[in-house]
Amino acid sequence: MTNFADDTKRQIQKLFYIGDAALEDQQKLEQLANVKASLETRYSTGKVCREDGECLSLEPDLVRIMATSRDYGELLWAWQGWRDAVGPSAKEDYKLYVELKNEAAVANVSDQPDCGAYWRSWYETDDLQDQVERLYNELSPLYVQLHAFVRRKLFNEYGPDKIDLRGPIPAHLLGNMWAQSWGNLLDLAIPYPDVPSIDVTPSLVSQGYDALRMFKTSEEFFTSLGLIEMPEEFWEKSMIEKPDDGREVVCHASAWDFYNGIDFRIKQCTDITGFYFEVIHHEMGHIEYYLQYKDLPVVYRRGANPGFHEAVGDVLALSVTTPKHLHAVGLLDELVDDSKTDLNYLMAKAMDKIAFLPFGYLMDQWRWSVFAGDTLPEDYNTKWWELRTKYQGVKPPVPRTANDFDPAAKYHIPSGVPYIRYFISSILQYQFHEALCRESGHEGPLHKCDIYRSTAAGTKLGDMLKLGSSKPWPDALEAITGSRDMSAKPLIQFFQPLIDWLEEQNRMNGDVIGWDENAATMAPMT
Ligand SMILES: CC(=O)N[C@@H](CC(=O)O)C(=O)NC[C@H](CC1(C(=O)N[C@@H](Cc2ccc(O)cc2)C(=O)O)CCCC1)C(=O)O
Ligand SMILES: [Zn+2]
Repeated sequence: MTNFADDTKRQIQKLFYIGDAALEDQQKLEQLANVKASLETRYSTGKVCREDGECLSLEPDLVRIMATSRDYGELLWAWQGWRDAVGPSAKEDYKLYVELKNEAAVANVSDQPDCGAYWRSWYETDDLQDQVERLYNELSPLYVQLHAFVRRKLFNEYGPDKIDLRGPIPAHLLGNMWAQSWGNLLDLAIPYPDVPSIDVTPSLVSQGYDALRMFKTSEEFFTSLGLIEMPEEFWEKSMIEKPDDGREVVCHASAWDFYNGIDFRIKQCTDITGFYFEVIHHEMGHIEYYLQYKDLPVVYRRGANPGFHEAVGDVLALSVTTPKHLHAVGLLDELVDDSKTDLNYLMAKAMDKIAFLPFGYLMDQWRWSVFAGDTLPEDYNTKWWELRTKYQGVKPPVPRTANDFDPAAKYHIPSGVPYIRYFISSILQYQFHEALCRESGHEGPLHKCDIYRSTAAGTKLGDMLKLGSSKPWPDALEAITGSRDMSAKPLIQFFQPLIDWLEEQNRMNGDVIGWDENAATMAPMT
């Protein structure tokens, strides 16, 4: 237990971080508030209109097209339309936002040189960029195997004049507006299509699940571990479905801590799909963290670091989405326990979790370089596509002009929500999963573990959550895993059977692994 003086010093240091409020100049504070509001409003009201005058929103309309269409032209229309609608007009706002956020960072007592440095300071280490780069380098061999395999499948689907088997993939073909998760292409990539699929959506619909029952099912997993149940106010005050009274709401899911020990809420527009079943676990993970640390001094009511907060719900979802668990709760009618089912399951997880890694990594690489002044406004878009091609192996399907501002097409950029936390969560959630599976007495491969009803695992997780940010995050990590360092090993171990299979498939197809980076710049960047 840290001594009283250290703890007081830690509390006071955290008290002094006052963020944007450090901007003494009242006029600048108002300017920042206005430019943030303008950026968020543009994104949340953005629409793309057809010739016949019908206008589509991002959610659910454009997201649904990106998820379900296999028409190259239609996907391009949605992809380009969204960027035209929310990109160019955001650029001036974003320039001002960067200047003011940097001034606020410098004004803070810790006089960080820029906003990116202030955001990194939450991880209490001076080598965060080195740590995440090391982790990315360990994981990119997995990503390039999946990328080559999916590129081959898209080649089969769209043909040689659309897909270059040695180059980056056109960014609008991955089943997602940002190519950040490829789960909607699972039917193209599934190793054994004849084996029953593990997509829970049909079962949720056929069994008449509504949003509330999905939430209650998720809560039951948390309480089966001995974790804290959702309070009465949570059920009264949360918004779990898009209102049908025409009220305009921000549908991007979110969890809220009102810092009063009794009011905790989720706001989301739930669809009855497997994707939203996982989102519910993700958001409820935030609420569980709030509940576990609600009696700490308010300055400690945060994640050990922001990546911890993002990992809680996802760790539980790793158990929930196993074929074994889905069968146990009646969401998978037959459980065929063989290597084909295993590979199908691992491919489904990889199309979400491995596909995400480069995107989770590059978002703040771009933003940190912008805040640091290494990327000037005239280079915003060029730098964005350099990173997108270098890390994700995707390219713009149509030439980008200096007028474009594609980063503004991703929620977290106009709303100023940091993103490296999701890359860090992608690593931590497998370290936690491995440790909790061991605690639950699981034996056998990591990807077959389900910690359901293990109060031993739940106690270990809960005890870590209770720490909030009262201790440096290596202490919290050690409390669960016994190690003080982030490690990519558990993630690699989880997916090993699939990596071996992908390497074999890519070899048999004679495919090039990786992409010729300058292939992307051949699209004139006028
Ligand atoms: C008051 C406040 O801001 N509260 C915070 C929580 C807190 O800080 O206490 C909060 O609610 N943030 C919203 C954000 C929403 C989501 C998101 O933005 N996800 C990322 C990355 C990702 C992608 C796939 C995935 O499986 C997991 C993550 C994306 O969609 O790109 C949307 C769907 C899932 C999570 C969230 O919950 O993290
Ligand atoms: Zn989250």
